[in-house]
Amino acid sequence: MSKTDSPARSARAKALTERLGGRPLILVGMMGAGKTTVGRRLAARLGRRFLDSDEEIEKAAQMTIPEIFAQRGEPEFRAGETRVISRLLKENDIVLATGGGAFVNPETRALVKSSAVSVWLKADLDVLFERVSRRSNRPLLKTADPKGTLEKLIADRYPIYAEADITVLSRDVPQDSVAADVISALLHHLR
Ligand SMILES: Nc1ncnc2c1ncn2[C@@H]1O[C@H](COP(=O)(O)OP(=O)(O)OP(=O)(O)O)[C@@H](O)[C@H]1O
Ligand SMILES: O=C(O)C1=C[C@@H](O)[C@@H](O)[C@H](O)C1
Ligand SMILES: [Mg+2]
Repeated sequence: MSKTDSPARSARAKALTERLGGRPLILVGMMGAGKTTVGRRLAARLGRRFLDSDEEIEKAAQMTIPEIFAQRGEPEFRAGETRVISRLLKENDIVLATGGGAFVNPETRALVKSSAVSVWLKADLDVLFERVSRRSNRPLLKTADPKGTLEKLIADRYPIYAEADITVLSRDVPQDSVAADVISALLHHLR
């Protein structure tokens, strides 16, 4: 039996499911932190449905995020993001990965705080930069100095992400191991 499906592990998932009582689990943090990839693994471990606000926005708008930014502008993207997240937060038993700017919006943050349990996936600049450099689908980083832009976003946003219920480090270890860290931290938080 693999480490992932050990009985002890599933007992932990079951205990967490009971303590959450259906409340949505929300992952917040910077682009590249692993919200989407770790979120999927977390949902699989907990037997929950996985949703991603970026994907839901793209579905609703029938456009990619870079297209929304280019054709409609960031304010309209943010308004759509708040609408989509408030709709998704009505669902029970979900793991929701949010876009990097979602929790920074005061309206979205208030909604998350009132109806979900939030997890900040925290990573440092070098880890984030290496990860986001693999793809060019982040409109906010299309600047002359993307690393400097990322650094500034980190400085502005980290105090806000710190308002999440718990913080888990997203290191360069297997994503499943980060998902296990999230479960441990949540069990401790909801003990
Ligand atoms: N623990 C990890 N170790 C190595 N690579 C990772 C890890 N977690 C995520 N990654 C990689 O980092 C990249 C970004 O991850 P992901 O798309 O999940 O981030 P995100 O937080 O959802 O970002 P965004 O806010 O832009 O949607 C992906 O290529 C993913 O495979
Ligand atoms: O950090 C951000 O503001 C963003 C992160 C992505 O997930 C997308 O939501 C979009 O590219 C904006
Ligand atoms: Mg994502």
